[in-house]
Amino acid sequence: MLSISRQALQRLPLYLNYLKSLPPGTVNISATAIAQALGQGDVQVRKDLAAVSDRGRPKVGYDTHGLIRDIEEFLGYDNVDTAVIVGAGNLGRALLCYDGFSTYGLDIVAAFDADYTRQGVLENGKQIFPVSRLGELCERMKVKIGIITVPAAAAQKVCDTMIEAGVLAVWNFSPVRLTVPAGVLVQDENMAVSLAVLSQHLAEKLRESEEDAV
Ligand SMILES: NC(=O)c1ccc[n+]([C@@H]2O[C@H](COP(=O)([O-])OP(=O)(O)OC[C@H]3O[C@@H](n4cnc5c(N)ncnc54)[C@H](O)[C@@H]3O)[C@@H](O)[C@H]2O)c1
Repeated sequence: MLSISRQALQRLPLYLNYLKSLPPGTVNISATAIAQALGQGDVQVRKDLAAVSDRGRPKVGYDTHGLIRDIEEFLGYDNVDTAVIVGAGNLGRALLCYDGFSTYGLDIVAAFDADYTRQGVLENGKQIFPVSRLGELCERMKVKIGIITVPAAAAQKVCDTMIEAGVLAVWNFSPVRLTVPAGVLVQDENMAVSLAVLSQHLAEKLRESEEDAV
């Protein structure tokens, strides 16, 4: 297997979604067909798939189910990673209540919050603990992924506590650039970035239609 770039890694879930949406009788699929369906470059898709699967056969393509398995294995969807959330407010609770993460091999085992009125057990059985127990429970449950959904001012301290307790990857929803030691990965999630692209597109289209009207 070849090494894979971050961009290629981000494209793999798109391929996987497409492959899973194919009719059940689709025994084989070519990289070209995937590229066309997703509006991607043929060469790029071919290279991405070759990095994660050696099932490609000339003129036949890939065995569809085998390719799905190889991509899932590469992405780690076949073994479950446990995670915790800190900040059980609007966003934290929404993530905690979302069942779909299990498809991606992510199990959010618990949440933590500083506000005692937010603590307790949700309808789906997930528990929200006092944040004072964050370090102890992360260590005990050997949690390696931490999800941060606290206000900006609290994010760095929460991150430090997670890392002290053994967390190696942080999914950060707060609008803060976190400082972490080498070996810890921070993945920032920012809806503002996507919104900026949407509103830029909208502004352009409106400008064009105004110019056409003149
Ligand atoms: N990434 C995105 O696109 C995106 C979208 C929406 C919100 N956000 C961010 O997510 C965060 C949460 O937003 P929200 O709307 O859910 O806010 P919220 O106020 O509803 O929830 C925040 C929760 O964090 C808790 N909290 C505060 N300090 C804490 C601490 N030190 N330890 C533990 N818990 C603590 C609060 O008690 C509260 O329950 C904010 O930083 C917000 O900017 C990001």
